[in-house]
Formats: sequence, structure tokens, C-alpha cells
Amino acid sequence: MTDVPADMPVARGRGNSGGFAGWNARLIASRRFQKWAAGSFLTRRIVRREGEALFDLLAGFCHSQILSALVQFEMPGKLMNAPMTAEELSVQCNVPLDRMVILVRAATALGLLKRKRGGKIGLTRRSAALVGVPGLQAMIRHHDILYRDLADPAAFFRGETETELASFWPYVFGGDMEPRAAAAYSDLMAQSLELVADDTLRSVDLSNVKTLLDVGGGSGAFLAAAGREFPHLNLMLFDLPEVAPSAQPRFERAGVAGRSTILGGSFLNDPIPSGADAISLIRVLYDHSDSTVTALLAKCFDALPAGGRLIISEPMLGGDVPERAGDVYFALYTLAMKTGKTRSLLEIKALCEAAGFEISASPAPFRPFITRCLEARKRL
Ligand SMILES: CC(C)=CCC/C(C)=C/CC/C(C)=C/C=C/C(C)=C/C=C/C=C(C)/C=C/C=C(C)/C=C/C=C(C)/C=C/CC(C)(C)O
Ligand SMILES: C[S@@+](CC[C@H](N)C(=O)[O-])C[C@H]1O[C@@H](n2cnc3c(N)ncnc32)[C@H](O)[C@@H]1O
Repeated sequence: MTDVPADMPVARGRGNSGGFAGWNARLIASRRFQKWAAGSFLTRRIVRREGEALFDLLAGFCHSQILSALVQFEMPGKLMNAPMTAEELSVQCNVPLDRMVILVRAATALGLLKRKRGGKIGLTRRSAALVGVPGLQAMIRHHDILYRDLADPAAFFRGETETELASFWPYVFGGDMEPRAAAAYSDLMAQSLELVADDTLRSVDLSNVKTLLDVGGGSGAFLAAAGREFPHLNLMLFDLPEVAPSAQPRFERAGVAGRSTILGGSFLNDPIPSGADAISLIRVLYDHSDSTVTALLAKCFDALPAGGRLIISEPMLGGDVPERAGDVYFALYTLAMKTGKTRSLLEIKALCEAAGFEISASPAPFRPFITRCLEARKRL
């Protein structure tokens, strides 16, 4: 299975509108043509737009660091109740005033802060939203690791970088983990799951499911959300023995403990428990190699009754049309993790079909940067 389909239409990727190679690429690269096009009434808007787009790409790492600085200084929280002057921010964040002014101006240019009347600085819609997205500030903070991993992109793509991200999520390997560490990782994972659960439950109707088994269900955040939305649903969670018990307090808080079962085990070595008519795999496949995923899907197939449903939800590649969230962020993230890879819908469909499933639905995602869903069925 290849990551880039042989028939991938190169010209359809974003920012690649014409498919340029040969004489037309050489023309656009020629300095004389560039000067002429910048001066011509007909073409100067295109020249400016392409230049701006290139500049945004080369400056993207500065944009991310401005966002990270706001999060590290906890500025969104500080500005939530009332705007502040640059002087007040300088004192509260312990940043010299002249440097705070530069940060505020940069964040304003990026649409993250806004100068109010009277010169005070306030949040924008975007930075106010940031505060309410569960786990997003923690995610942004942990990006310092990925940022270091990507510092030498040539070495990174050649596979020569000893990436730090490879040891950030130790449970991904199913390896040794002390319970406190497991709880901390599960917490970041559970917070970031909230929007994934929202979008999954928006795409997938569980009203006909009696018992849902969430394989790799972490600390139970998806099942708790599904159980709240579908009061008839019995819940089963299967995860590593170090991780699975962390679901109990969540199920109790959510009032679903009475209809839930928590099972510890490894899908590498143990069978998937039977008894459910639907199995969900939420952000599980992209942690693992094709061979592990093949074996896991075969075990899910065995565990389901005829007609049983398989629900897969995770960020995916754009497939024929590479897209920014899947093909840039999640593909690099999983590459740095080294255990698995982000896959396209077609690749996941093929793996499901190879395990014996038939694909029943692939709903259009609400927010592809959060997740994309695929439903399959074990034939009756
Ligand atoms: C009230 C007035 C004046 C106006 C109203 C106008 C109006 C309706 C405005 C709407 C404003 C609004 C409510 C905005 C909401 C915005 C939201 C909810 C934004 C959400 C953004 C979410 C983001 C950016 C999520 C990012 C997720 C990331 C980066 C997840 C990373 C996950 C990873 C790395 C997982 C790793 C798992 C592993 C290890 C690979 O297995
Ligand atoms: C990326 S997390 C996803 C957790 C949860 N589904 C979510 O989306 O937040 C992957 C989950 O798979 C679990 N996992 C990894 N290897 C496993 C294995 N061999 N057997 C069972 N669970 C495993 C991890 O412990 C973790 O909870």
C-alpha cells in the first residue's frame, strides 16, 4: 500500500492550481517574467497573491511560536475578563515592555489579539475560542517536542532524527508504564478527545446499537459521551491494563458506570472481547503499522456478530487531494512518533475490506482537522 496514490492528480493540491512543469514552470521561475508580471495590470494581483502565500509558508513557524508564547504566558486566560494595557501585560507575564509590545503587535497581525479603544488589548473571537477548546492549550504546549523534532527537516524526512515524540506517548507501544504516567497521558488524550467525540457522534448514529465496545478507549471519554447521548447503550471499554482502570471514575461522574464494563488487555496479544454489536476504534489505527492494524481489524471481525458494526474515527490524509490538517500536521506528527502513520480513507477502507468487512458509510467530516469517520459492517 503506498501513501501517495500513483494516480494522484498533482495539480489538484491546494496552492498547486496549474500543475507547472517544463516550459511554464521555467517561465514563472524567470526573473524577467516575474518583473514583467509584477508590473502588468493583468497579472500583478496574481504575483502579489503567490508572493504572500510563499511568505506565509516560510513564516509559518514564527506564527506558531507567537501562538505558543501567548499560551505559555497564559494571555488568553488573563484577557478573558477584561482587556489590559501592554504595560499591565508586561508586568503580569514578566516580559520587558518593549518586547511585550512586539509580541502584542505580532499576535494582532495574526488575528489573535485586538487593540481596543483607549489602547487596551483584548482577545479576538479566535483567541477567545481557544480558551474553550478542551486540551488545546496543553496540545499547543506539547508542540515544543514536535518543533524540536522538525528542526532539521532534511534529517527528519530521511529518517535520521531521533525524535522525542517517539517516546512521548509510551503506551502506544503497549509498553511498561507506571500508573501515574498513564493517567497523565490519558488526561491529555481525553481532553483532546472531546471534539473528536462530538464530531464522531454527529456523523454516526448509535440509536440501533445495544452494546458498544470501544477498543483503545483510553480513560473512557468517548464512551462517556456516547452513553450520555444514548441512554439505552451498554458500554464496554478495552484498553491496556495500565490505562483501562482510569475509565472507572469518569464513568461514575458521567452516571454511566451501571451499564459499563472495563476490560484490561492488549489487542497485540489478547483476543478482542465479544458481546458487543458495535466496535469503535477512535484515534487508534494511526498509532500502528499496517501489520498491527491488519491483525487488529481481523480480531474485531472475529469479536463481532454477523451484521455487527465497526466505527473508525481519526484524522486522515486527504487521499487524492492532499489537505493541510491530515497531510501536513497529522502525517508529520505520526511520522515523528514512528509507530504508525496517518492513512487516507481509501487506505483504511482497503484494510477493513481485507479483514472481511463491507464499508457501509463514510460521512462527510464536519471538521477534517478534528476527525473523519468510516463505518463498516460484518456481512450478515
Ligand atoms: C458572540 C458574538 C459576538 C459572535 C458570534 C459569532 C459566532 C457564532 C462565533 C463562533 C465562535 C466560536 C464558538 C468558535 C469556535 C471555535 C472552535 C470550537 C475551534 C476549535 C478548534 C480546534 C482545534 C484547533 C483543534 C486542534 C486539535 C489538535 C491540534 C489535535 C491534536 C491531536 C493529536 C496530536 C493527537 C495525537 C494522538 C496520537 C498520539 C497520534 O495517537
Ligand atoms: C491515541 S489513544 C486514543 C484513546 C481514545 N480512543 C481517544 O481517542 O482519546 C490510543 C489508545 O490505544 C490504547 N492502546 C495502545 N496499544 C494498545 C494495545 N496493544 N491494546 C489495547 N489498547 C491499546 C492506548 O492505551 C490508548 O488509550
